[in-house]
Amino acid sequence: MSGPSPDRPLVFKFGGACFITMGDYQRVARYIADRLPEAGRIVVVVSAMSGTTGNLQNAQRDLSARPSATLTAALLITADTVSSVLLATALCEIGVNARQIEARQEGLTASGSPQGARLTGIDPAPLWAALATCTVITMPGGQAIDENNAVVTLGRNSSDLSAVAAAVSLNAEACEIFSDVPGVFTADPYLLPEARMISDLGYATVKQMSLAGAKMLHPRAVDMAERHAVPIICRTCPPDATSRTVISGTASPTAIIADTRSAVWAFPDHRLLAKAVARMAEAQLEDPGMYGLVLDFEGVKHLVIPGGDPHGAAHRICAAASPRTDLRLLTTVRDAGDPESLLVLEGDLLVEARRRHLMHYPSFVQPPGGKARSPLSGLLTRSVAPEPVS
Ligand SMILES: Nc1ncnc2c1ncn2[C@@H]1O[C@H](COP(=O)(O)OP(=O)(O)O)[C@@H](O)[C@H]1O
Ligand SMILES: N[C@@H](CC(=O)OP(=O)(O)O)C(=O)O
Repeated sequence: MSGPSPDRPLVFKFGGACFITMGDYQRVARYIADRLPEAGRIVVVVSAMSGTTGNLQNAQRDLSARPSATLTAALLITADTVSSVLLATALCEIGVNARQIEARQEGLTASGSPQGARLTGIDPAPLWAALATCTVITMPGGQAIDENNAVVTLGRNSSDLSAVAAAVSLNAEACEIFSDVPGVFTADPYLLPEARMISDLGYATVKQMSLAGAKMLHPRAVDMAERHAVPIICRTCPPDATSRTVISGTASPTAIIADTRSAVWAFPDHRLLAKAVARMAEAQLEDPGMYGLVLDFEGVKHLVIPGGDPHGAAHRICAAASPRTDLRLLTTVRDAGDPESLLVLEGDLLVEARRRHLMHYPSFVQPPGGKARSPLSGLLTRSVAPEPVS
């Protein structure tokens, strides 16, 4: 291990999957404290507890089918902010000189839709100023300031983007992203337990995986990391953060992405499809997270939104088409060439994904356990009994 280098702080991001119970904030805090001697300074991007952002969004939709983007952003940012305050609290409690900062102190600027704004600038000065006063900064992920000085979100799951932006801003050696998987696998290990962990992976491949609906990394975060040659290190939530995938360079193993969340509409009328595609392109100017592709299924063209349509924008654009909730996107990201994407019936998705995975990776690997959601994810929307902390 090299000696402390205060000029190159470590940059960590803890995803929502790392925060299931209050004890997890203590575990993460202890891990951060243990790593502090490596650099003397750590910037930690923090996501909302698993499930919280979705719960807030559902609660708001109980009041309004189409809340404004401004109100949605104002609500959703609270979840990551709460989480970053809780982590700073846990750090201070064990004697770390930690400080929580808000979006206005992160140095990130953005424009476009307040619920999915485009990152336009990174100013390192505020982060360095904050680091001059403490050894660990916790900051809510997925937030920036727009031209009206309002706090906006960079879209769902965009904490990864904040983390890479912080790493770029501080000239960090790498951006370490912690979640509920030990690294990136050849398929989502919760869906295909036989998936294999990949130790080295190129930026282009992981970006194709994200664009095909694999949730583990935000595609714009991968883009930015590639442009600035910042390696992303994916590892599992503490305390077992030993194994990892390093994303850098160009290694491109085959991966299978079974997108259980994809949203699909059938467009038998080609003119309606052309209009919808044009409106998608316009919407993308405002919200870069709006991404869709056109695929055939049984001779009919379909518009597909990988990863689903959390804010309902594609539902509005496709209002004149027939939703196909029984179809899902299945993608093979390969060594060379474009990914191969097709639509399959939902009931066949896992069987077909497994068949394709087996063609590339014949042997069986031990499955991980089930995925967890925080019982505290309702903290902001309903009262919960305090949980004893171990
Ligand atoms: N190929 C893959 N390798 C690893 N994880 C994957 C893959 N595809 C999808 N995932 C999913 O990504 C999830 C982690 O991303 P995410 O849910 O955004 O976590 P976090 O909330 O910690 O950011 C895992 O729980 C897993 O289900
Ligand atoms: N509030 C964001 C936070 C985020 O990016 O979450 P995660 O890192 O857990 O995907 C969201 O869920 O949209």
